[in-house]
Amino acid sequence: MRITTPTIGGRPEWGMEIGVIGLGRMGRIVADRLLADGHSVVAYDVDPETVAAAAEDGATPAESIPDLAEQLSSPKRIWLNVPAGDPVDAALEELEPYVDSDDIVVDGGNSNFENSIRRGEETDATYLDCGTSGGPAGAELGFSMMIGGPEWAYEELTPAFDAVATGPEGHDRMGPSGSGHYVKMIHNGVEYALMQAYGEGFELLANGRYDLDLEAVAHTWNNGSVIRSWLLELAEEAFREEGNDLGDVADYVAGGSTGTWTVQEALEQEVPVPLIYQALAERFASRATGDGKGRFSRRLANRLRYGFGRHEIARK
Ligand SMILES: NC(=O)C1=CN([C@@H]2O[C@H](COP(=O)(O)OP(=O)(O)OC[C@H]3O[C@@H](n4cnc5c(N)ncnc54)[C@H](O)[C@@H]3O)[C@@H](O)[C@H]2O)C=CC1
Ligand SMILES: O=C(CO)[C@H](O)[C@H](O)COP(=O)(O)O
Repeated sequence: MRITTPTIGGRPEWGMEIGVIGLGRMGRIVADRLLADGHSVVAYDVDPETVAAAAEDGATPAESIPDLAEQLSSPKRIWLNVPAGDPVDAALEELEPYVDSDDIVVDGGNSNFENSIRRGEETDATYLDCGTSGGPAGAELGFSMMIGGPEWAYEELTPAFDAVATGPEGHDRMGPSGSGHYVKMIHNGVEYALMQAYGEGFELLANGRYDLDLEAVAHTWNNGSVIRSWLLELAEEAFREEGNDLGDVADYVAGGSTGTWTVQEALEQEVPVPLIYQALAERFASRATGDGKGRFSRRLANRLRYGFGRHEIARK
């Protein structure tokens, strides 16, 4: 799909010019949805193939972060979609000579909220932490986005958030710096617990007294039941694609950082979160045993992470 933005002297006729750094599963969707809404995008990733692919679809390629910053006119608007942790600090360090407080940097990844507060204080740019939910399915539907940081910057970028989210209802400013990633961290804790609950129910059904078609159970539940949801639709898809016994999907659940931070925060705030903790503990236990046979609930969680995030499925 090539998107042609109407231009006046090389600049978009309307819309913003945004630098997108990190063009993986999430960043590519950010870039494509901005382009489709008439914004212009300067795109960079450490992997040149992803930059070439984004350029095919209408983005202006950059060879490095300094090159991206130099191609953007001021005030600059830059959206990071790199893995949480060191890559965010590395990108910010490279941007630092090119930004000041009129410029806005958005971190769309799953960063720890305390790191986001620190980064907001350290960078010369104005910083927005943007918790993003929806995964690769967001290419079609748009994302749900939870944003923290200065109000003026959130308002300034609202047209871009409208384009990348499901629409104006798909994003909101949660509060000051850090609050966007804080809300997304707890969203992920809830995600772990929901997967655990579905997993336990299907494990009991799989080992229970009737010989059930689990795809059919999930399908029936997804039609009007109290527990219908997107995760349950993904469970239905998992049984359809892997078989009712989940085939060779292993009892090994990867990931865990956002759930760990949720539990740490709950301990600090003295709020009991036994379901979220139990779901996290099940993940750790899956890695400790690692015999690949193990519990049905953990095998379903492994397969659901592929469904919502295209995270690699561990197989036996
Ligand atoms: N996959 C998912 O469903 C979701 C992911 N997230 C978060 O979004 C962020 C990005 O995730 P994905 O797109 O899934 O990861 P990904 O691994 O698919 O893409 C990351 C991209 O960043 C590039 N990259 C790494 N370091 C870089 C650097 N220093 N400069 C430029 N590019 C760099 C990589 O080459 C890669 O193309 C992560 O923080 C992730 O936790 C958030 C919500 C959902
Ligand atoms: O944020 C997400 C979904 O909302 C990502 O898919 C994240 O990777 C999920 O967390 P984990 O990797 O710990 O399962």
